[in-house]
Amino acid sequence: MSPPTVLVHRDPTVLAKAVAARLVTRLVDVQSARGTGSVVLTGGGVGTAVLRELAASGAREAIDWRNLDVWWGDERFLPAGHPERNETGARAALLDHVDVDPARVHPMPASDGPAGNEPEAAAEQYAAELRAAARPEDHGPVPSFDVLMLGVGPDGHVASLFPGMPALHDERPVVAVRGAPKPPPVRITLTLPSIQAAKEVWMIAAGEEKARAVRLALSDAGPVQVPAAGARGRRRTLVLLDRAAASQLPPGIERIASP
Ligand SMILES: O=C(O)[C@H](O)[C@@H](O)[C@H](O)[C@H](O)COP(=O)(O)O
Repeated sequence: MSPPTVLVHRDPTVLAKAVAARLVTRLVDVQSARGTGSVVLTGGGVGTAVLRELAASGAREAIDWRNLDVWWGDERFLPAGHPERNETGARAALLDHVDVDPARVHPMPASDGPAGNEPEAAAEQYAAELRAAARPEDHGPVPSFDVLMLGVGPDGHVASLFPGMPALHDERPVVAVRGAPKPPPVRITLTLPSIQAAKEVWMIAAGEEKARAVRLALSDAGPVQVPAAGARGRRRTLVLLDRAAASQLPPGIERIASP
């Protein structure tokens, strides 16, 4: 697992623009090397702002959208099209505006989908979809995603992995979560082993209320107490922050990217 590199941008707007630009560069690099790429999206304020900035950027044309697999790190278990689903937000912010191949967009199942209103069955269905997409060189039950983005909650959660909850002890690639402290209570999430299968993990956070969680994510806290401390990529872990989210870091840990 790759130790984190911390980059600090001036404010949430510059942060979202910079992450969108970074995503273009990264996907162009992997697609030019391999012809295809994969990205895992996150819900939440900053994650969605990044998608909006990407949709607004002329550089988005550089991405070969039809040769991109789009996955989600977690989902709120609600009916299809529900405004609170992470999928709904991502489609409105970006996916409805670019030429993605619908067969390569992989939303997590909805509560009114074919798996029925059973989040455990829905999690298994998503795990099967990931398994089918994994290639021998991935050496595991999920693809080694090129980029996996994560928001960070004030309690240190990432995806729908909340502190102390059983999902953090689960070795299955995707699990159902019941009783999440952030509404809605029923969710589906990748587990830490699936997150750690990604080549690059980018944690993105903005705002003073995230400062403590970010400090703990970079400490030697255990992932059961601070799930963000377990979010690490195989080759690269980036922690992309605005100044407020970086305000409790020990001096010298971060690189100032946009003073
Ligand atoms: O369901 C969700 O909301 C997300 O998947 C969750 O993990 C989110 O990314 C963080 O809670 C940060 O959210 P904000 O950026 O909105 O604070």
